Amino acid sequence: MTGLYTADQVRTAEEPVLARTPGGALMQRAATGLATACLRLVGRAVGVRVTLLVGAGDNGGDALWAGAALAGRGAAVTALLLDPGRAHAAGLAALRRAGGRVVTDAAAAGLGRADLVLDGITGIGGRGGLRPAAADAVARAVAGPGLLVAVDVPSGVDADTGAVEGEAFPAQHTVTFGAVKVGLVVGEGRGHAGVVHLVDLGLDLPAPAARQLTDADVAALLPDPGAGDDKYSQGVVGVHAGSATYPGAAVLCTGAALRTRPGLVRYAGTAADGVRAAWPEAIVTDGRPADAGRVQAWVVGPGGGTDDEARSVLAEVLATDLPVLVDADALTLVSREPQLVRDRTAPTVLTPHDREFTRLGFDLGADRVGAARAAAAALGATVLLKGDATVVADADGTVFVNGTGTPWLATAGTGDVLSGVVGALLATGLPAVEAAAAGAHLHGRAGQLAAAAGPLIASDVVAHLPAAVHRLTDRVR
Ligand SMILES: NC(=O)C1=CN([C@@H]2O[C@H](COP(=O)(O)OP(=O)(O)OC[C@H]3O[C@@H](n4cnc5c(N)ncnc54)[C@H](OP(=O)(O)O)[C@@H]3O)[C@@H](O)[C@H]2O)[C@@H](O)CC1
Ligand SMILES: Nc1ncnc2c1ncn2[C@@H]1O[C@H](COP(=O)(O)OP(=O)(O)O)[C@@H](O)[C@H]1O
Ligand SMILES: [K+]
Repeated sequence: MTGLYTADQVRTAEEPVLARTPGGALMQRAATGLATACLRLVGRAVGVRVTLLVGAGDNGGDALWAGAALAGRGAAVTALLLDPGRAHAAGLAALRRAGGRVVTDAAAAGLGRADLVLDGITGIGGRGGLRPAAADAVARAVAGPGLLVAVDVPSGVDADTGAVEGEAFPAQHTVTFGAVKVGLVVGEGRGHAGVVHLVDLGLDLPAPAARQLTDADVAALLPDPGAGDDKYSQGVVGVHAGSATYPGAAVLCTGAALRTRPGLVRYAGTAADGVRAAWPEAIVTDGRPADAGRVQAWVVGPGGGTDDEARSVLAEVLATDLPVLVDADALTLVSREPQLVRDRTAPTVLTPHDREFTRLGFDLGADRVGAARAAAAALGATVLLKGDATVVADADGTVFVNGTGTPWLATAGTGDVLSGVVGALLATGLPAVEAAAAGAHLHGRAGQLAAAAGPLIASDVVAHLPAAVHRLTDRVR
């Protein structure tokens, strides 16, 4: 599990270390880790052309000290000072001692032929988009050939939310200090951070603001069946989705549930013929949920319509004391009658994309974690807000940010697949927030595997779910 932290949490954790270590020691740890990461990325130091973009704060100090270390190893280092009077004095002196060049004119900073560019403009102290001089330097860096490495946080990205208001540094790698900041993995920040590398500063960190699951975490939540298991014991999921005219959502959702946890899946609804034809393993009825037989969790909504019959099915399912995943058309129904969810005591997982989220009556600004958390608290439910970094928030404030997936998942029907995956995990008895977070992780991995073979369609994601489960542990089952 990777903990995700806010800038304030990191500053607070730094205080006792700053108090008990000699001045500048923490920055030395950060800069040494940064220089080491850069050496690993470019492979050598001798002859490598490095340009440092240096702002007025300690983020610039990190860049200057790391630049000094690289210059000491034989790199040709140029520092571009964006606020010359306020550059970190000790870092600047160290760079000069190591033979680095210092310039104040972006045109003279060698960005057109740099091998490596270090963005030390702003870190956790940055506010808003980049100011004009910084934005100009970043544009020159982007136009040049250098590997773009952000120091702590890509400048222009809000470390807490991932919001980008204006220009920001589009890093290929971010070397971050002490803890991974929330804004590096969510919203526009995720796209600007590239690959995130963590330098351990030995901080005593509090409970994280949010979390990200690893493959190993998800594998631990999905134990293999044992000798004592039967088809019922791994959890039976019920699916109510699709329609006779549009059976696709039902077929995808049922298939995803089967491919995630193959014990038993029951389908109830008017797409029964289509589901029977596609998945002979499913137990199918064309009746209502109550006719389906016993289940441990329900998925309701994908392709199910919003008419009176759909409303009555949703109310029937939500009136049970079982975990229920509510998606797609059923979210529209919930937006009209939120008390259907608020009144429940059993867990409910809502899986909106952005438009469905706003239809539910919640504001969606650039702070996706904050928005999902507010919606979950207001509805007393688990909210899975889809996107390139899906956010899962629980009513108690627990948040997971998903780290898997691919933009190729932006294709029709992949949301129906996600519902089936999460529904199957809910039926195993996992807490709703864990089922949702693990389901998003698994769905993303299946998407990545499918995309490796070329542009994917939703059925490909279903087909790759077993391999995704298998790959979580890399063990042969
Ligand atoms: N504490 C420690 O010991 C350690 C700290 N560490 C490092 O310190 C970093 C935090 O340093 P920090 O607090 O000095 O703030 P920082 O991120 O450099 O930014 C502030 C400067 O940016 C400027 N600025 C703001 N917005 C801007 C914009 N949009 N566009 C352009 N400029 C903008 C702002 O200008 P001002 O508003 O003052 O005019 C101010 O000068 C942290 O991320 C980590 O790298 C590590 O070494 C570990 C040990
Ligand atoms: N740009 C993207 N990058 C990664 N994943 C994406 C992207 N766009 C969408 N997705 C994922 O694809 C799925 C789409 O779901 P949804 O919008 O409900 O589709 P549908 O309603 O067609 O089934 C979600 O899991 C979402 O997180
Ligand atoms: K930076």
